[in-house]
Amino acid sequence: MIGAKSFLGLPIASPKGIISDSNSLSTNSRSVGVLRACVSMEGSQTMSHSKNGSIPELKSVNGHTGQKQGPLSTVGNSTNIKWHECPVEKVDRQRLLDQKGCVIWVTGLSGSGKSTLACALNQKLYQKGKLCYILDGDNVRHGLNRDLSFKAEDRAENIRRVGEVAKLFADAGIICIASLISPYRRDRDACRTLLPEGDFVEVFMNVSLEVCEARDPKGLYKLARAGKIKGFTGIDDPYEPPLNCEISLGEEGTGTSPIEMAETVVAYLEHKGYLKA
Ligand SMILES: Nc1ncnc2c1ncn2[C@@H]1O[C@H](COP(=O)(O)OS(=O)(=O)O)[C@@H](OP(=O)(O)O)[C@H]1O
Ligand SMILES: Nc1ncnc2c1ncn2[C@@H]1O[C@H](COP(=O)(O)OP(=O)(O)O)[C@@H](O)[C@H]1O
Repeated sequence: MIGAKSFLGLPIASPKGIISDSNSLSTNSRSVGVLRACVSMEGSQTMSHSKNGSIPELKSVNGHTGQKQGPLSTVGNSTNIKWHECPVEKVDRQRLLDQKGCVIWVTGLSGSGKSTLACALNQKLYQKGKLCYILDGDNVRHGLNRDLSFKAEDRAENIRRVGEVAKLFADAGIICIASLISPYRRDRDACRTLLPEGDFVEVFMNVSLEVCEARDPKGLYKLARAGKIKGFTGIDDPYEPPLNCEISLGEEGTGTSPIEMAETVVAYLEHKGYLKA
């Protein structure tokens, strides 16, 4: 059980102030009661930040009548749907986190160092008190995308889904690091268009096939060369390098250690203002 007072050393805010009961985060009936109380406030009021950004004020929720008005839409196969707005917006979440949500899209061959960079970057940003989440191709294929193979249309669907999830993370105010081979320019560009200008930062792991193949940490290149894996990126499947990415790592004259690479990305984010609200 995690007590409210001990949870990351922070008190937990309730609609009426601070919950100081040490049982309030447990799933016992009392805490469920607290949660129900929050939900049953009829949603007539919500928080808005005061001018100095520190003390939440209450503002009315417009049109909270249970009826969704306005035109209905059709999106793909979803007919008669209507976007529901919430008064707590991205800008409010960003202020809470003191950062700006964005997507760092890391692309490159297998073995080029995508996952290593993603972790090093996550660590660097964590040390600065910034919240990140990594969507790694290998990992996402263990769950959400387990139904997808490596043929071109499945890779495209893999990238599309991860792009949509990354967009949600960015909307949550989080710095989302997506590390996938993402071999097709068109698929990466489609993810870029999901986000506001500047919020999609494409990072190319510019590491040659020779270097990646020499590293071969999982033995996959060896299997591909032996014909035991078909359609392996760089061997008998294409990789299209970016034409206009924000950051290219691994080239001569730039830092080549994972930490130096992560520092390059952090410097970019700092320069572009993503590390403050
Ligand atoms: N045919 C083929 N081609 C490329 N990679 C393969 C293949 N089969 C399995 N793997 C393993 O899958 C990891 C890449 O998954 P991704 O989701 O990033 O690929 S993609 O973006 O859909 O192309 C990749 O991980 P990384 O080495 O981290 O890139 C491999 O471990
Ligand atoms: N900047 C780097 N310099 C040298 N070796 C690296 C670097 N980044 C990663 N590696 C090594 O290369 C291998 C592949 O790295 P990984 O991050 O798994 O690549 P990917 O996710 O692109 O497949 C690992 O053995 C890792 O330790």
